[in-house]
Amino acid sequence: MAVAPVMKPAASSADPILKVEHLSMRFGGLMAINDLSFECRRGEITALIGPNGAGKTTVFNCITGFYKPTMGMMTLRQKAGKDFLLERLADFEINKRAKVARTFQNIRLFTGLTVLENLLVAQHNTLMRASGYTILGLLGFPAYRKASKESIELAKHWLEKAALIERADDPAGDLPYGAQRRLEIARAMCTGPELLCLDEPAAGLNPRESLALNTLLQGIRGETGTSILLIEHDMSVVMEISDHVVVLEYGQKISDGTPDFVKNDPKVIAAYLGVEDDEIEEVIAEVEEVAHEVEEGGQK
Ligand SMILES: Nc1ncnc2c1ncn2[C@@H]1O[C@H](COP(=O)(O)OP(=O)(O)OP(=O)(O)O)[C@@H](O)[C@H]1O
Repeated sequence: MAVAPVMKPAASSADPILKVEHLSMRFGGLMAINDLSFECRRGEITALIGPNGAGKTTVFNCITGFYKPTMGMMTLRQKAGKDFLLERLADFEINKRAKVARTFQNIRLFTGLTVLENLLVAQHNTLMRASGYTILGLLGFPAYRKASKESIELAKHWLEKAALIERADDPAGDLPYGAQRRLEIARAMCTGPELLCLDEPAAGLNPRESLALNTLLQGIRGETGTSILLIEHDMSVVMEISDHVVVLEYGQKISDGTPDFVKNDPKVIAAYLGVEDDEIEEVIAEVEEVAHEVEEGGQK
């Protein structure tokens, strides 16, 4: 007997870490995002999906401060209860004060530095604060020595989680592609984010690398409680690791719910097949007919 998918209500989170409300972004005559509202729940993995040009990267760029939205509010509530209105902060403040970290579609590592050095550079701010911003601080302050030791421990912790500890002393540029992606995520985790935004983390990965990525992300969710928001085209990754999926088309939300819910939502199927709204019923009927024929053929 088929088991009905468990559907969670999409927008009734008791503890959202991020609330996006009525977000719009206009580029000249193009409305890239149009009155978009959704939430990311604390400690969960939320995926933002949609066909090419749907506006996913633009939403990311608004959340992380690369773009100032034309309209709308984005409220990040930290664990301790402090709220940050992201649209009012500069990108470095979103990172430093609101504790939102991000990775990019194209990898941005310091390729000439070692894997370990990349993780230590990410903790530069913490180390500088501990030094009191003086040379004497660097040389003598116990606070700096303690922070320096802690930074190395944290870097080692994330190298282990990302399955990179064996490569700690190799130049980051020498790592295979999938390992560089995990290093970027480990580097972001060294900054202690409350929300980690990942732009297509599985792009270009082979199945083995994709599995290692899933393990890392599920470990982050399970062990640190860091909330994750990701854009992803690879549906196997989205369906396997997401708790919650938001689907965009032409800058608007067309579906919002559990992976099982959105996977079976006629509007999502139609968007990915590229059909008009009034053809949805027809397409669903055709899809069901084909599925039925395949099932009957298998039983013969
Ligand atoms: N800086 C910009 N200036 C003008 N138009 C832009 C800019 N950035 C994005 N756009 C346009 O906004 C729309 C949404 O683009 P966006 O990159 O956000 O979509 P996407 O869903 O991330 O697409 P993809 O999956 O292909 O990466 C597109 O029509 C794009 O051309």
